[in-house]
Amino acid sequence: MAATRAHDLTVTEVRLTPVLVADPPLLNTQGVHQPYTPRLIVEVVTGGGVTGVGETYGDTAYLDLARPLADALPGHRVTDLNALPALAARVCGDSPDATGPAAVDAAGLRGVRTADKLRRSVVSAVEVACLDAWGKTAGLPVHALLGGRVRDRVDYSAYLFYRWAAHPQGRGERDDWGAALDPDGIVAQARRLVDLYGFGSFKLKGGVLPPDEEIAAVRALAAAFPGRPLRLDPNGAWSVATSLRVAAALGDTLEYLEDPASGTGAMAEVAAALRARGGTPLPLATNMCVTTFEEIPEAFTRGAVQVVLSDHHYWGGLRATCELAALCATFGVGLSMHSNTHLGISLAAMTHAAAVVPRLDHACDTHYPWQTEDVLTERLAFHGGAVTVGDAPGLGVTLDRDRLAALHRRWLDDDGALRSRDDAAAMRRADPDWRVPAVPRW
Ligand SMILES: O=C([O-])C(=O)C[C@H](O)[C@@H](O)C(=O)[O-]
Ligand SMILES: [Mg+2]
Repeated sequence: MAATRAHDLTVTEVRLTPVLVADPPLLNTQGVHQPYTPRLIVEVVTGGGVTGVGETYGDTAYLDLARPLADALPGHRVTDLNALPALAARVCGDSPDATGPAAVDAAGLRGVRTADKLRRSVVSAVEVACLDAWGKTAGLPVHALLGGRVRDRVDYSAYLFYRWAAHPQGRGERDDWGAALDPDGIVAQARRLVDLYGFGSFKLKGGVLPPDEEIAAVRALAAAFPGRPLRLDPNGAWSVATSLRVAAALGDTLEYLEDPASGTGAMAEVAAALRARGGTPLPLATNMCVTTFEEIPEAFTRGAVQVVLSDHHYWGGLRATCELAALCATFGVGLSMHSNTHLGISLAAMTHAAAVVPRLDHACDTHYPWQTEDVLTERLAFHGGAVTVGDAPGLGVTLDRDRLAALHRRWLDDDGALRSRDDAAAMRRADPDWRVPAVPRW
């Protein structure tokens, strides 16, 4: 009887804990990161007394969708994963923030913002928490529940940002990274990330400075780290003509160019012009114009992208990421992984997903080195730029309740200004006239 109860996989309780996490003043084309960014921690408790954890975007719109799903989940089993999307569609309703299929996320550079996509981001955290609880109950790692790992370590790349030394008006936490606003600053940042974590490849977040300055930074990286894979991502800030000019300048230096122009149409134009140049065209990657299954047919049939940067939050979870991987393989499109500001629960989830997809063509992105705070008892470690795929039950992470409570307290104490990420508002602290630049910016 006791053994049966211990294996009871019925959900008895779901806890949602929004937190605010310290974030450095990292620059992107829309502005600068806020001093604290919202994340949502989801805990699913089973009848067997096991708790599984998940993490997703924590902006108010996501939280509003997560609450009804959390209320509806008790009574379901953590193994009922195929039923989650339909349950979410039934109970969550549409977020007031998702204003239709054409609405674009103004804050997080996350591509189109539809009600379905926001729901998927919430479902992803619930799915991960269910898998964690199921794995802990069964004594199996999450990757085993997904069919088993095909690699023992997952490579991540160093995510380089133009940045200020401190947030405007002395807000937030201070770190000792200093400013990085030119090629020397970017190379110094890269060296420190390599020394600390052993990364073997680099991604520079672009769209911040005029393209020639970003070309110079990539060339400086190529000179400082010969032969290492490099990428540049201006988040759609360039025109087709500018994208082609940068591609000509850096064609033999980059492993791929990420979202040079905004939208599938412009990306398809860039890709077609690159093909017309002959030789091996520079691949285009995206985490902006292909972020939902609905966007795949047009982008793939037009050859607009050659690499999709999956993000299990957008796509609806770890199993949906495997479905995306199968579609990419079918169309000969490469796969890697996008990251936004996240904590260790998401890094663990990303690592389990990356461990099971048959083909993973490039080192994955991660913001994790920029996050000095976490809700885990032990941070995940990079060795040689990779996270080891562990065999501990579930995700293999342990929640630190004191840390969780402290970061939740910060969220409670906030007046609402930081509860939805707004990089343009953060930029206005330094430049009161700042508006999100119209696209194309250059
Ligand atoms: O690859 C990307 O496009 C991103 O990671 C989007 C993020 O929002 C990044 O630009 C950031 O956090 O500034
Ligand atoms: Mg990107």
